[in-house]
Amino acid sequence: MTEKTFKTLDDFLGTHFIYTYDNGWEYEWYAKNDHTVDYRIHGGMVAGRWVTDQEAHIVMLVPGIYKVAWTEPTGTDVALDFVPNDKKLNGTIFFPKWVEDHPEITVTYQNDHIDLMEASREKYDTYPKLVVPEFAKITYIGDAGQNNDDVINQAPYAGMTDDIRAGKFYDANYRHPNQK
Ligand SMILES: C=Cc1ccc(O)cc1
Repeated sequence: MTEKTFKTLDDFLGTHFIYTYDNGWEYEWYAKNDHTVDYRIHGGMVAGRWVTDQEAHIVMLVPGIYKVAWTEPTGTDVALDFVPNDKKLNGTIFFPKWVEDHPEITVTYQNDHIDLMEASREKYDTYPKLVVPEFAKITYIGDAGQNNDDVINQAPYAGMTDDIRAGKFYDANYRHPNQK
């Protein structure tokens, strides 16, 4: 776990986080570059889902406080406010009704199933949306560097976040053999 202090946007880009929302949902998220994010979901309604190269809007609001927002092929919208120096964030997820009704469709490596996500968002209901606004506690901060495809490169497994926190997952160069 890096103990760096976040001041600039550059301090945030390339950073890898694990956090647990107050509702118990555990997420892993990586600021890949100034317009791209990767993530893995370890606990909660869609545990097991993972995504790479999602386009996102990433800005610094004031020194050390960052806002990230994106819309997904599923129709899910996400807004995250990171306060990494206080090891916390606030996230709001806006799920279309179909994801609440059929979460299992989204529990996969989404990049291989974009067509299914887009077909499902047309086939099933959008409304009423499920809004999930939660604070989260950051349990891990790693300096992965930007555009590191090894950070999120395999499906989540039980115990993965413990392995990462214990320093057992990545090598000294923040690399991990692809096990997809
Ligand atoms: C739906 C994706 C998503 C990714 C990270 C996060 O903190 C919340 C939602």
